[in-house]
Amino acid sequence: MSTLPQPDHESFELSQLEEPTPARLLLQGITKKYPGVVANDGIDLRVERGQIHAILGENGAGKSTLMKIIYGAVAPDEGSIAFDGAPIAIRSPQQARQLGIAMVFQHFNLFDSLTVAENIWLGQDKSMDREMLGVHLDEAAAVFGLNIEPDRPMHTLSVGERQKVEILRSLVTHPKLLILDEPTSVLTPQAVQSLFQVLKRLAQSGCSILYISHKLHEIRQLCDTCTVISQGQVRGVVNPRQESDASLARLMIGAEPPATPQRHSSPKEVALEVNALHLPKSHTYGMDLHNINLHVRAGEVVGIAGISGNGQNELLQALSGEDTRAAHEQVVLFSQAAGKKNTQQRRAEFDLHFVPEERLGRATVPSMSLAQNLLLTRPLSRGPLGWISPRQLRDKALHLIRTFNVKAAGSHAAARSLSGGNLQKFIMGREIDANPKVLIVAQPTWGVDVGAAAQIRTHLLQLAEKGCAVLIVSEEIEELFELCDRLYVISNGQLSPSLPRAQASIEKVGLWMSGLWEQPAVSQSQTHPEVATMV
Ligand SMILES: Nc1ncnc2c1ncn2[C@@H]1O[C@H](COP(=O)(O)OP(=O)(O)OP(=O)(O)O)[C@@H](O)[C@H]1O
Repeated sequence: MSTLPQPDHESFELSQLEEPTPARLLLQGITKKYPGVVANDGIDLRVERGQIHAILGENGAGKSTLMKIIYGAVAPDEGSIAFDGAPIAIRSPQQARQLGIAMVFQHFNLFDSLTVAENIWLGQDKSMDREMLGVHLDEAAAVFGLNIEPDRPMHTLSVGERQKVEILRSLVTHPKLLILDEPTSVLTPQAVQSLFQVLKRLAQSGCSILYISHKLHEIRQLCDTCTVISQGQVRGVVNPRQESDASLARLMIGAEPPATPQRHSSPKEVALEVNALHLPKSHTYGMDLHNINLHVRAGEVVGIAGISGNGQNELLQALSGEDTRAAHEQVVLFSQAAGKKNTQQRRAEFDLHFVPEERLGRATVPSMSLAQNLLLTRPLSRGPLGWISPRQLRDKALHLIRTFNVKAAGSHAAARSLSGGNLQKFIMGREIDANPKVLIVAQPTWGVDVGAAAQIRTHLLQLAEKGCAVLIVSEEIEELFELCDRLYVISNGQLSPSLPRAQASIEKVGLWMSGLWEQPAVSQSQTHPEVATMV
């Protein structure tokens, strides 16, 4: 017997009869409870044909859960769904796809060992053969302006490129309802604009779009209706173009996000230095690094801007110690050669902490609890026989949950049970709380709501005030501008000269992202050009 609630045919039929054109999607009273949390609490939602409808809400508000219910990946405890006027219980993603519903998930669902084309084919109705898929793929790639080789193995792709594969996978199905759960979190501004053009064209052809994002300017640019959710309940349905950031934030988090504090930078000794680093790519689709020179001083926040896939992964691996192929003196930490030291040694000897861009699988073990996930990077003290105290782990996890406002059932909650933004807050909290001397972060505010993003930025600036050297790799230029004292730009495996924030503009950084920077004049301040400004 089905455990799903049965749709209430009578009330749906009555309400639909009154409508000349039924809604594409109508949800009534959707409720989903997990142990200790009501993720959706009686949600009503109406999406018209050809409408681009935003879903906005704080981290853990219940947005992804609701989308998974529509896609048949999660069964609701209560409530009913009507699609194109017909009441229906969507019991599986396969059934959803047959109805014409496609979904781009926040956490990628891709197989690392398969190619791009194989991954896309796996998600399709098997009546579409590989050849047809190739044609659709080329079509969609051309429309979207994606140039990802279909034969590339997934593990060679950056997160930005993976995001594009997820989007492409949905577009090839020509859906009637397309659900996008934070699709632009790791796309460049240019890729976002191409995506928006595609989405607007799709909507004009009658496809309805449900669009989840924390980026208010994107919602305003793309959507004319926005349902705001908080703590599993609908707080309002508004036209986002008629709302200010402050009024949307008030609906969503009950307050306006704090402004990022002003900081007076007082950089000290060089903490991290990379000298003439050349590294050949480690796999066919990687990027060779050419003559990379960079440095970050204690107390400084330095950013690396660039379109993903231009060598960021390779550079981050060489800096964090995941890749130890560099010569010893090519990576220097506090004046000591460290290129051959691995991640653990760099953490233990130099207090270097690293937040990679993949939250699940690399920054955390999805099946392990939050408390256990602390052990990945935090050397919590052990007893005389080497035992780790579960109480100490639990207390530390609870401390992070409280300090960083992580919405989780407790320290025992598995990492994969957290909403995307809450997991990001936990990971950032784990590394910031370690009080590192060097912190290297990829995409620090990926998927977090406006309030949490402001909180994370404030913590990063406070760390720098305490003397930490902070290096941020991000595709979000605005974020880099807000946080950083200096910027580098990475393009095609090469790093630009250092650019003080005061001399940076969006246009200049955009130009540099294509590799078009002027070569600096050779001078005594060649490796540390800002020294001249400091003295
Ligand atoms: N499989 C699960 N097991 C236990 N709890 C879960 C599970 N999935 C979601 N939750 C909980 O349900 C709540 C809503 O999560 P959901 O992922 O829907 O939030 P969200 O609004 O999408 O957040 P974010 O903006 O961070 O992605 C959270 O408290 C989350 O921890």
